[in-house]
Amino acid sequence: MTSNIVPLIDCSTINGNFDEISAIDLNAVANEIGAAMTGIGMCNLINHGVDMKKIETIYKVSDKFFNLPEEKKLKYRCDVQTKSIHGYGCAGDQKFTEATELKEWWYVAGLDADHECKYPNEEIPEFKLAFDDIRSDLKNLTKIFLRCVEIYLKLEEEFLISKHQNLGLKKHIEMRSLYYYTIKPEDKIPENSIRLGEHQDFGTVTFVMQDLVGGLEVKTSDNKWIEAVPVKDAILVNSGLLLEYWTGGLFHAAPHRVKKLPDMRMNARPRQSFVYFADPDEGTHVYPTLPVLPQKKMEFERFGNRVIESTSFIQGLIDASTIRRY
Ligand SMILES: O=C(O)CCC(=O)C(=O)O
Ligand SMILES: [Fe+2]
Repeated sequence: MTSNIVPLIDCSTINGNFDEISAIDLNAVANEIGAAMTGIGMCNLINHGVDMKKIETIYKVSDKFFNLPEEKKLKYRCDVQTKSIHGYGCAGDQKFTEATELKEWWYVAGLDADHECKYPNEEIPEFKLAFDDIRSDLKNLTKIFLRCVEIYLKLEEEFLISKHQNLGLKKHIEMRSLYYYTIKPEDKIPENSIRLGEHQDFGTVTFVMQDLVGGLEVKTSDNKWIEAVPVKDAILVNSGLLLEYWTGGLFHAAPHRVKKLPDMRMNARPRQSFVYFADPDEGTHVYPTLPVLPQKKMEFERFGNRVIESTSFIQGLIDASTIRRY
């Protein structure tokens, strides 16, 4: 078995309803989470309380969607020009680097009134429900995680949680289902292509659920790419750039990517992942609440060491990775 560089953290003592978890149990896990996130910048949570059968259902409905004929999928293509990224995206719609990204996805973003019409209800009646069903589990885990960050960094209780009251109720992304489709040996794929280009996540925290196919890699502080080996039923946690800035650089936003698997036979089955993004409420002002780490000072200069408004910051990063096709 390949060893996994991403620390594994057992959450069985803290996996219930957030309001009923004991402070002692939270303290113990907060130390483990803090150590992992201030180190490599990722951890794998197991026994986290999120119902993985619901994730299986998301994979199933997604698989049905991504196997629809192209013209059907294109009916739901996201319309970046209206600043809503909700819906279907195909290869070329998003680029984090110069390489073409061989992936498709469905973003759930900006929960607003006209959303009902933006799901493939006609083709897959159970599609929207599958995403709606997972929301409360992931919101509960978000609160647990944020509380652990508050404890680890000795921040005032609710400092972060109070700024995440409206998870998902905003213009930007809430979650996405990714589909890394089959590549056959005879398929002509651009020389300069990857599954998902190197990037850091944008907001507070990301939860990644991946199937067992593999390919996700994390960049270490000495610029080496190491595989984040899939762990059955685990949730991989990533700090976003906002959390990194908020914590003076302590919670490291680890660069990551999904590579093409080295052997073509390994690309003969699709890879699926499901990602949940927790971001601050619109209008949240983010600034370093702890002394900025010396090695982050230069990097943070791009923010001018000033207060950032969370939603416009995230929207800017979304635009930068998706706007190029227009
Ligand atoms: O597909 C994956 O495993 C990673 C996805 C990811 O990094 C993202 O959507 O931001
Ligand atoms: Fe990511």
